[in-house]
Amino acid sequence: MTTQQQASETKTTLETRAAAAQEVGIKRLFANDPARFTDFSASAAGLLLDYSKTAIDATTRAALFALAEEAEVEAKRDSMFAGKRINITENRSVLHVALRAEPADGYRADGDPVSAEVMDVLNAMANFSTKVRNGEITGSGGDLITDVVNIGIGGSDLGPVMATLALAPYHDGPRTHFVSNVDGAHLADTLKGLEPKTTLFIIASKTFTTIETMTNAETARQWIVSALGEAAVGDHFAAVSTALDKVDAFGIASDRIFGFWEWVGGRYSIWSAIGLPLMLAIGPDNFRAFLSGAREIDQHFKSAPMDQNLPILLGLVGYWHRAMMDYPTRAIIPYDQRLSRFPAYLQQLDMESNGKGVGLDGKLVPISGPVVWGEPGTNGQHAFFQLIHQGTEIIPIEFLVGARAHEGSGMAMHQTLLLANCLAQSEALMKGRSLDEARQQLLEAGKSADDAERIAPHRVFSGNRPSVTILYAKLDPKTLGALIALYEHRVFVEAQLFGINAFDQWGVELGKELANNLVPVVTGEASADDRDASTKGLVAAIQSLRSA
Ligand SMILES: O=P(O)(O)OC[C@H]1O[C@H](O)[C@H](O)[C@@H](O)[C@@H]1O
Repeated sequence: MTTQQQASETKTTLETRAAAAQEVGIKRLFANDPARFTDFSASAAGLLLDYSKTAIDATTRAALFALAEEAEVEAKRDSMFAGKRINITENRSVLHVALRAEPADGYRADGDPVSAEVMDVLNAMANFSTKVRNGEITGSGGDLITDVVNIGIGGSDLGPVMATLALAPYHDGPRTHFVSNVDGAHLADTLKGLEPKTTLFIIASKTFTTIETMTNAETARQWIVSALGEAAVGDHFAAVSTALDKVDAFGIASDRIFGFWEWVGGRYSIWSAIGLPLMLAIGPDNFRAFLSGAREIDQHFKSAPMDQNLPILLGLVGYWHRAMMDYPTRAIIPYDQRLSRFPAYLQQLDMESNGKGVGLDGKLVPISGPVVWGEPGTNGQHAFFQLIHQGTEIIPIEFLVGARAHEGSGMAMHQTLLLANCLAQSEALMKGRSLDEARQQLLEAGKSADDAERIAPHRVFSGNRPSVTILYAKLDPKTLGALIALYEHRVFVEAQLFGINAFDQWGVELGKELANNLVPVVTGEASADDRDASTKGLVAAIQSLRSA
């Protein structure tokens, strides 16, 4: 059979299975296979992935593996790990895995070993963090640094925000704050209650040109200068960037500049010096544990056979739901409050990687990544789970939950209720409630036959709604590292199946270009006459409101 014939057969099989899945549903799969949980789950690096509550059966899974073979997922994975320039539109390697590697892993960017420089930066971060945390490095007046303010946006913000919150139980350093929006409210509200003499700013920007970050950095600089004088700037700033020349121009001392490399994408950079605020909060040892969890997933992704390979399995599940079942979104629902910013983090990781319309061949692609959204459980149950259970749109859910809490036995009931609710939601989505069951329940509650008949249809749950559950022991640094790396590689797998480049982000450019042109229009220095009628009308309305 030729490659084309094989691909065509795989496509036909998957389409047939998708049609059957609409009919057969998920419930029936459990009835037919009592061992379904064992057959459709896999574990690695302390993570258990249960994908049995999806409509994927053995035939479908075999076809998905065939699809992965045809898309050369494993070969392309090996190219990424080998430092090949797979980011073809920016002609760059993609080597965020090198940031959490051990020297023996021997990663090379375009043939050049990278381990030494990675270790140098990691050690410089550890040295700096230790001295800030123990008071050897102080503010300009000798005061202990009690508050760190990270100024960055996108990949220079979302990862540190998410990870710092996720690892709150491990904080034993300065308090951390994050400013990202150019809206003055963000910096103003953050600085309220902070003391210039005990505050350290980290200016985090891969390019050191992002207007939000540079505007916030300049205002922060003025805040320090007006309180402590120009000479104090050096003691109250550090910087993280690849653009070391631009940082130098800002006036930050070289021993407070932590670099990273072009082969690290912004949304893949939490492992780099972008993670400095996290290291300041939890210390170098916990940060290294965080890195080790990610490395464990890297080693697993590189070597595990497809049917045990968590990133490949999760990628295939995602592709099945998006491309074959035609579900436009997926919801990330952590039953872990400290992962409350994980959905937002994954929005950038997933949607900025796979939200593309053009493939590697420069031609339009029929489909690409889903809309990613989510909020923690149990809160979601009191907000949008109505639609998830009874709406006309099917939304695959990805539950994340830890078996153990950080809180002691005095709060054991909290974790019990959290776990019970997480399990109940995925069971309810799968099993649903039939019309007969709804009617019977109403009769048993004392409703009249007429009322039961009238109300029952409103209380039916279709069931057969897919979810996966990722279970871990406890949300510690190693587990968080593994979880993030799992999702990074899942995005990679889906990108190969969509046939797109996951590592550029040209789609963020047009808005920025237009914004720069509109600045003088908003200030009134330039006319809006050549803009479209809507923009013109809005500018006029803004100006009249601003002058009221
Ligand atoms: O870190 P910076 O260079 O300031 O970039 C911050 C963000 O800017 C853009 O929005 C890019 O699309 C993001 O990928 C990046 O994380």
